[in-house]
Amino acid sequence: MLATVPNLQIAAYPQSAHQLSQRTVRMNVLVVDEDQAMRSACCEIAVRTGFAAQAVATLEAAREALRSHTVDIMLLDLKGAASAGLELLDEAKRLQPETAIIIMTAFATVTSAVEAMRTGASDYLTKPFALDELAAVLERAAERRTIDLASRKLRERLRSQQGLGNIIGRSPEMDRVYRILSKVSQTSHPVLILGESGTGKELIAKTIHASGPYASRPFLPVDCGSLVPTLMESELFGYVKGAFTGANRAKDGLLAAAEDGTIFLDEIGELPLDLQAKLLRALQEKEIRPVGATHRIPIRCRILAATNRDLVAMVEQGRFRKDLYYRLNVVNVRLPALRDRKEDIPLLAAHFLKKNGPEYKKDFTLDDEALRLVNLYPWPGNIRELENAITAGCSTTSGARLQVSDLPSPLQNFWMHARHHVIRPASDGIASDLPVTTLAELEKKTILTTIDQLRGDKLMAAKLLGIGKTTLYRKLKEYGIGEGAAEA
Ligand SMILES: Nc1ncnc2c1ncn2[C@@H]1O[C@H](COP(=O)(O)OP(=O)(O)OP(=O)(O)O)[C@@H](O)[C@H]1O
Repeated sequence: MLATVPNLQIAAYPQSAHQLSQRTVRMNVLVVDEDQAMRSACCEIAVRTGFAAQAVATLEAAREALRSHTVDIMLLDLKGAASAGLELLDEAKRLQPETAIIIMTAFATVTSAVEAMRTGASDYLTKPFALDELAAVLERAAERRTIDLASRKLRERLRSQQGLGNIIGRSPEMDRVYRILSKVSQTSHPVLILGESGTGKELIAKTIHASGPYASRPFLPVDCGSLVPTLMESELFGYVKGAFTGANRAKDGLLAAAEDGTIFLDEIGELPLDLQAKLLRALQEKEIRPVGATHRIPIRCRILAATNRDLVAMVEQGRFRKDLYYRLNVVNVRLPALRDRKEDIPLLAAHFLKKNGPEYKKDFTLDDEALRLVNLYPWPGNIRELENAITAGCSTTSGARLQVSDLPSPLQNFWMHARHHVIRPASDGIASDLPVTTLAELEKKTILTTIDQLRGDKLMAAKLLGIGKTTLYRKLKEYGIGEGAAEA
């Protein structure tokens, strides 16, 4: 029979060495209960489960404790004055918003517990409870808190440095990606990363792996589109000696080699249907059968997959297995196209300019026109295209200030087109740094070119342009061109 609190048979409760070793930093538990026996029982269980514990008898003392040191988990008895207890809960949320609060309550006050959960308690225990129930609730709270702390740290790093590692971007679209990343990094669920080519799917996969608890284990990318199906099968599942001609010795597949690491299945939409079935079985059963083998071997790895294809459409067309889609799509991250987060372009351009600096021993920049061009270009190849364009520019330019003429020809062609075809009135509120030809500029150019072509004959020019002589002179004056200077 399980011992219950306050029946103090706690010596029977086994210490969880595994749980202790998982938590590197000792968390502080604060027990708030009027009942002396209950306080010491809870403290002892907490200590045996690997926490540091402190107990107080009054709400005031609890307040003091919350003000003076970090409380990771608070076990709060709601028995006496439930409303005062709820006030403390409120205050704890203000003083230490991250504290996990577990409510202890007798049956009679279950409604208060429900109320407490509504105001932010994370769990509750109904008295009398079993000792291992208390330990399990504490463990759960500790796990949640560890995840919350890690997610917050990651989010802060992402925010403060314009990215994590090499992920650059501070647009709202990337903020959304970061929020998902900070959550999924701490779990081992499969994640499906969606986005156009060059949007950074592999970079995101590496980041999920590197921010997770198994960062020191291998990250193994597999390009599902680049190998013929038979090679892909032996790459993923391995083979035994003699499985096929040339198999002179057995080889482990990547799924077995990952050992707690991450397999990144890039271009998963390209995986043939028979391999999809085999992969699904491997994920469901957590074991694989190498090619030519009769035995199965267990696998322990996290699966991340990416595609630029529309998997839902592929499922509808029968080209992608629905069950595998659901297995991989436990969480998905959709990466925005670069044209949909234009505010990140200057940051990314600066990042790539800096990245190229050491090789050429130069402090690269873009001149104004080149900067306008990179801001306006639609980047169909996304970040990879931007990176390549800047890298190419750095290798071409003679100085350190890249000009439009240093950039690849699609960009130059786009620029020529933009300059000559985009025309806007000057006063439409569009930022003046857009490479548009304003109507005023176009008009000036037309007037001056016409006068020039007529060798300075303004009367003829006015006739040809369909404007009066006075208007022509007024315009010339506006351009700062006086009598006789129209030839300029
Ligand atoms: N947010 C970012 N910040 C900085 N560099 C990035 C970012 N996203 C992508 N890159 C860089 O752009 C290049 C392309 O990224 P990546 O290979 O991850 O894209 P992808 O979506 O996997 O492409 P594909 O679908 O073609 O495989 C890489 O060099 C990567 O480092």
